[in-house]
Amino acid sequence: SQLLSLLNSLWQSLQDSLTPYSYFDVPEFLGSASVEPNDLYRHVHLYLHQSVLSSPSLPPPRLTVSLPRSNSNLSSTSPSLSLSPNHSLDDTFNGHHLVWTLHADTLQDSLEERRSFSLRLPKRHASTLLPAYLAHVSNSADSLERSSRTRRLHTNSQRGGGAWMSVPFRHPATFDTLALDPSVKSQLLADLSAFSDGKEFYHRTGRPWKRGYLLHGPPGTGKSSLIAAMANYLRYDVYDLELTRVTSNSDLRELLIQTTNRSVIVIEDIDCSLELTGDRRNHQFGKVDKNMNKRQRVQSFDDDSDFEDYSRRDEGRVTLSGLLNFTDGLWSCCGEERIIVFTTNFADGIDPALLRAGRMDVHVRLGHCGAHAVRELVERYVGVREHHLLDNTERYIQAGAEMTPAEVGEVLLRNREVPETAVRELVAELQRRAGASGEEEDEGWEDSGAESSEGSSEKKGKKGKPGSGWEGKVRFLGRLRSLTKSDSGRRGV
Ligand SMILES: Nc1ncnc2c1ncn2[C@@H]1O[C@H](COP(=O)(O)OP(=O)(O)OP(=O)(O)O)[C@@H](O)[C@H]1O
Ligand SMILES: [Mg+2]
Repeated sequence: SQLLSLLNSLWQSLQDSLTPYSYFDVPEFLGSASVEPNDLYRHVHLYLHQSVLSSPSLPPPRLTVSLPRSNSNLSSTSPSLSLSPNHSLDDTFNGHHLVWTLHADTLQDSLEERRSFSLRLPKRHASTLLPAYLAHVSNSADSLERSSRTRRLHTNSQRGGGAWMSVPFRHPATFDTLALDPSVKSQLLADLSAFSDGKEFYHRTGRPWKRGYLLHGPPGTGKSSLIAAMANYLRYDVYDLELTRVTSNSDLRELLIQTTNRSVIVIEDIDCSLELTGDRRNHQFGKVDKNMNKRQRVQSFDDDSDFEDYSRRDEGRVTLSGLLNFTDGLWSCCGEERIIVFTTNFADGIDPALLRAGRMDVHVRLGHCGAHAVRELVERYVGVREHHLLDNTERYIQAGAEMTPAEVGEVLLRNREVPETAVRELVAELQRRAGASGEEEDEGWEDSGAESSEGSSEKKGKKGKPGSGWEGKVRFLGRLRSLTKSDSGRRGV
């Protein structure tokens, strides 16, 4: 047997020196105990799975067909194809012919099976070809993994606890279903793509790989839908953080640390969720700065009881500085590829500290429907592209008719069986609101004056109206609330 093994190894060396190929093994497990999974093996497995499916040439004569467990992390429930043991699959890269073979060896005296892929490359080009080809394999596998993973919607569950609970995220909103101003849509898409492809940029510039969005606008203008569309576009998980359920800054930190990479962290209605007493007070008196040490803080209050009162209030609650520490401070770099989205109905009710550049990088105002959005919604809901009545929408909108996309959608939805009625009813409603707004011109409602994403930009600077029905009331009450909050702090509320 010694002679046989000697001859065998000589034969191997002879073969190795004569063959024009190099071979590279990719075992399934690493280490002497073979327990540590090899990520490259998983990448090759996924890459070959994709290649088998997309290959225009004939597949290898034998393939393995399997159905992932229903509770697995992959969203697909269709059978998957993979290479069978001791069979090969051809690939080409940069004009070179490469061959993958799957080996399965059963260990002696055991039922255990060791699997590995081997890659055959032309020997002369191996040193240059291998790194580029493996990077290509890993990137393809990575994007396949991203696109086939079931995404989840997480929310913080118990009051005071630092735990998330989650359900599969299957929101149907996409950028195709949202009626947005085309330029806003294209800017948003470009921004999101640049962000998700920006790994190298963020590392080079030493910035944490995160981006902050502030979405503001009246109720029903599509803020939540836009978040869902963003998450669907990037294929990120969503963490919907209910701040009112978080009792302290440390709970907040604990929750945020648990969020995974490639996720959108959402804090809706930020102006209603955050109690800013401590910080408001600081702004109001100009005495306490978050960079002051405790001694300076004590000195800045008139007496000790004042300071104790201030500290106690901060202890058991989430504060603005706690939130800023996470969006901006040292903690912001735990994890990568995260988008933080704040929504509010009133951008001017938010503390300027939250809005400064670097915290909220992009501000998007979602306004009432412009003529373009109305047409888009009509076409999507009832399939009417052109109608002579629709030519009047622009005129009514300019005369002050305000309808949110949610309201337009509601009118169209209840008449969707009869498109003609849907269009008539919608245009009549716009006409009614244009007329009503003319009568109410003197009421003194000041719009926030922010630039509009759709249609209402032409009304910038002119007096707005409280709108009609519930929407106007909600806006008006909200406006009152934000005024009371910012002018006199909580004491005034
Ligand atoms: N731009 C839009 N295009 C298409 N549909 C829209 C648009 N905006 C809103 N909608 C529809 O209106 C409904 C309400 O929208 P959404 O919940 O996103 O509004 P919101 O701005 O988050 O409101 P709120 O401030 O009350 O949370 C959804 O059913 C959505 O489908
Ligand atoms: Mg919403």
